[in-house]
Amino acid sequence: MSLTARAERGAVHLGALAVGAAGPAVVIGGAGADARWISLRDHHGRLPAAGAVAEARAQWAGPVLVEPFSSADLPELVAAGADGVLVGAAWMQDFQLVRAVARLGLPVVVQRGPAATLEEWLAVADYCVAEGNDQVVFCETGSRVRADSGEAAGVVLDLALMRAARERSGRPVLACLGDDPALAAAAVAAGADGLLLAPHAAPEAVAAAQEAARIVGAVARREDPASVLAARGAVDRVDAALAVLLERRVELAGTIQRLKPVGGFAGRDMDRERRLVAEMARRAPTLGEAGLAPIMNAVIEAGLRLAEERRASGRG
Ligand SMILES: O=C(O)C(=O)C[C@]1(C(=O)O)C=C[C@@H](O)C=C1
Repeated sequence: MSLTARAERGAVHLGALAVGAAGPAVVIGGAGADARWISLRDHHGRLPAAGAVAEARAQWAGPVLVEPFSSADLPELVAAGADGVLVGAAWMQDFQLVRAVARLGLPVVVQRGPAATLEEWLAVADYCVAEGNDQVVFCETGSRVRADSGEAAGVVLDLALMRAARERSGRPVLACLGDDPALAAAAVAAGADGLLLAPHAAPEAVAAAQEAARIVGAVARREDPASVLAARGAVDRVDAALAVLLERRVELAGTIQRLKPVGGFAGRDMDRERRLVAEMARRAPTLGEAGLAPIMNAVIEAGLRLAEERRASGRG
């Protein structure tokens, strides 16, 4: 199976933010994210929906998602200018709520209940479609697991299930990471179209999730941009991944120079360089050996120059 999953239904738009299809992986969470969200459930219904959205709007012009506490919150959401509604994991099988949410006409993000099967999860989208709303995103929130003793041992994100939801439905999928971005790279590699962090995730957590999405997404997601701006964004993500790899490569090449009997330009091995270019051409057939040779020559020479400078200054 290809690393780049196929999206059939296209992106779902949260305001101006496209989630899924051939776009980049997005991050939804706290300050610094591509979109923000408010959980009225966290406030047990004591936070009025309109006021909460207005407060978010006052600080942030981008997309705002809202998780209602109950259907009583729904009428206010459209008027208050929410860009999407999140059906929380605990509410996933409240079909009256799901249908009422779908009728708002806003995009619906459906979290998987901790015990819900793939079929049950996918069925929620059918309820939305039956109400005339096809703008559905699935969000994997994890399954509750128990230790051998039977005690609750925590929640485990099921990335295989998330991937299956994407492939079966053709709809965008998110991975819910809470406060901890540690699984951001794994989720994007598994096909997540976006990462949902806690509404008040620390800016460092948001930045770490965005960096992981950018670097892993550059390799795992094939983007299909339709404008110069979007294509430049995609190029920037690929360049970010290239920069990480170039930095790592230059360090490794420097290690080789220190370990070789004769390092630096004096110990250059043109046969090894030709072989590595030929090997790279298998993965970069469009460039081919002829296109890669000058690029790799520049990369290798930059590494050798750096190694010689470091040696001369006693730093390597
Ligand atoms: O493999 C080596 O012998 C190296 O010194 C590393 C390296 C490289 O950067 O890949 C650099 C110079 C050689 O001509 C060949 C390859």
